[in-house]
Amino acid sequence: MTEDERLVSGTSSDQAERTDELSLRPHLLSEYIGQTKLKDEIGVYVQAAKQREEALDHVLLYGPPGLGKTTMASVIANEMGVNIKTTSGPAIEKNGDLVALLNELNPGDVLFIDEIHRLPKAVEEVLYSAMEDFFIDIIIGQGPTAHAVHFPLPPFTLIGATTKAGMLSAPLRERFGIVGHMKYYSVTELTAIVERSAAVFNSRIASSGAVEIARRSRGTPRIANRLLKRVRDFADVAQMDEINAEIVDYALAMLRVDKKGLDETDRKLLTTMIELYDGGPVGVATLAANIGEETETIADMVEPYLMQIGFIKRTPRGRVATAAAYAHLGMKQTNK
Ligand SMILES: Nc1ncnc2c1ncn2[C@@H]1O[C@H](COP(=O)(O)OP(=O)(O)OP(=O)(O)O)[C@@H](O)[C@H]1O
Repeated sequence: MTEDERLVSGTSSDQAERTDELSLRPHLLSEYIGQTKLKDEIGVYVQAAKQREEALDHVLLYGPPGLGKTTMASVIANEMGVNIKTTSGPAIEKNGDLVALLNELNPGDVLFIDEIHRLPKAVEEVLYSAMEDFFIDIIIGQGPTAHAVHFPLPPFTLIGATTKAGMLSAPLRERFGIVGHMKYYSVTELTAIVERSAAVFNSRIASSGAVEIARRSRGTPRIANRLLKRVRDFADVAQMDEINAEIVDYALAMLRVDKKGLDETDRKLLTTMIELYDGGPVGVATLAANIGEETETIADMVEPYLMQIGFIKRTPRGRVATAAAYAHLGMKQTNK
C-alpha cells in the first residue's frame, strides 16, 4: 500500500504513530468514549473484583482493528490499579516465553495478548491451566529423563484481543469469563474523540471540522486520529488558527479520502468488482490478486467497513457490490 492508502486502511506500524497513540489514550473508563454497553459492564466487574480483592476475570475483546482494544486493556488495568504487561500471539513462540511473562506478574496484574488467535497451539494449551487454576506444568528434557515441572502462578487477568474471534479454539474462548465485542463508533462518538485528541494536541477545532473528520473515519478512532493529524498539518501551513470543515474538505481531497471515508484501495476494490466482474459474485482472493493486495488485508481491513456501510454483500458464491456502491462511484448498474 502507498502512504496515502495506508492513511485509512493500515494498522499503526510506525514509531511516531505509536507514540502519539500513547499520548492520546484515555486512562479511565470515564474518559473512554463510546462502546457504552461494554464499558458499563466492565465497570461493574471491575468494582466487584476490587471489592472482593480478587483479580478481574479474564477478558476477551474482539472486533476490527483500531477500535480501541489495546486502549480498553490499559484502561482496565488502570481502573484495577494493577500493572499491565503487553505482548502479542506471534511473539510468544515457546512455552518458556509464556512462563517468563507470567513469572513477572504480581498478584492481580494484567497480561495483555494482542492477536491472541495467532498463539502457537502448544502455548495455547499451556495457557489453559494458567488461566483456570493459576499454574503451569511444563515438561523439561526428553525421553526417559523428561519430567514435569510445576510452576504455581499469582492470580492474574489475561486480556486477549483479536480481530478474528472465529479463529480462537473453543477451549480457549470458553476460558474467558468476560467477552466484549467492540463495535464501529458513531459519528457523534468519533466527533467527541476528535475533539478530545485536538485538545491533547493543543489544536483548536470548530465542531463542523470535528464532525467532518468523524464522518470520514470509517467508524474507527485510530483513523479519526490519523486524519486529524494530517488535517492539522494543512491548517498549520495555511496559518489557520482553527480547523474548520473547509480545511478538512480540502486536506482530505488532497489525501484522496472521499466523503464516505473511502480511500484508493476501497475504490479500486469496488471498481474492480464492477468493471471486471459485473458487480460479482467474486471471491475475495481473486479480488485481492487483481488489485495487488494480500487477501488478509482485504478481508481484515478493507472489506469489513464496506460491508458495514452496505457497499458489499457477502454471498455463498462470493462478494457482491450493492446498488449503494454503484451510486457512490457514479457508475451505472447493468446487472440488476
Ligand atoms: N474509545 C476511545 N476514546 C478515545 N480514543 C480512543 C478510543 N478508542 C481508541 N482510541 C484511540 O484510537 C487509537 C487506536 O486504539 P487502539 O490501539 O486501542 O486500537 P486497537 O483496537 O487495539 O487496534 P489494534 O488491534 O489494531 O492494535 C489510540 O490512539 C487510542 O487513543
